[in-house]
Amino acid sequence: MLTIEDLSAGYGEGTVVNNLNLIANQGQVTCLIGRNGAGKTTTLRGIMGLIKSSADTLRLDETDLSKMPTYRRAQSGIGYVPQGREIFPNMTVRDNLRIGLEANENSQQVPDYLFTLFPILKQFLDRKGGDLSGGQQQQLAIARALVTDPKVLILDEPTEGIQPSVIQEIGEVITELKSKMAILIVEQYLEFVMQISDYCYLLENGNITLEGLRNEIDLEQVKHTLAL
Ligand SMILES: Nc1ncnc2c1ncn2[C@@H]1O[C@H](COP(=O)(O)OP(=O)(O)OP(=O)(O)O)[C@@H](O)[C@H]1O
Repeated sequence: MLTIEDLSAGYGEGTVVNNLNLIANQGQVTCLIGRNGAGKTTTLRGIMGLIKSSADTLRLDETDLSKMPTYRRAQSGIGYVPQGREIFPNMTVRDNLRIGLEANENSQQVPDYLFTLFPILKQFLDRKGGDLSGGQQQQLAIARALVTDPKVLILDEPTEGIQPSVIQEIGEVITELKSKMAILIVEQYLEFVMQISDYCYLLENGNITLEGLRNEIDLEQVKHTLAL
């Protein structure tokens, strides 16, 4: 379980995200929804320690992450798939996956189950990352984050720029993974959120303004905020 209390994060002198409280439970998909510029990516960068941030509590199960540098947060069990995927275009699929192993010294080998989840990666192991389609790159980025067997998987807009059939596949993978870990997803594609999430938080101008179970949240308010 990822527990966040009073997280603030920003750039330079200013804060973008203010006193954010969020829990991502094992066995659930938790979604942070918000329109462009709401502060979703900033929240995730704060959780990862990639930008200036502070929190009263930032805990993964019993481990306090709040004072750790980014690499230690990853080693402690966070798998992070950044916006834009950030795979290495000139490296093969195999080597991209091996890079993921370096986030955790206890992991020596890419687990086989990843190739059952993403058969296309097995087929393209020797292909360069940059030669994959956007959807295949997203699958590679997710697989790379999973090689270390994280306790929480964090995904930043996994549907961005991806065709509907692959979005569907990614949704199925996420649903399959949630029994093993907590999953936190940042999204603004509401249909996808409503398909896969268990619990939702709505972010507006760096503040959580609404939260609730997927089936109980006020969808009209969410749509209004997303300007849908
Ligand atoms: N590197 C940066 N330096 C300064 N300000 C930034 C930086 N990155 C983002 N911001 C600002 O922080 C605010 C929130 O941006 P953020 O990327 O977190 O939003 P978002 O909800 O993820 O939006 P999007 O869906 O467009 O990715 C915006 O006003 C943005 O201009």
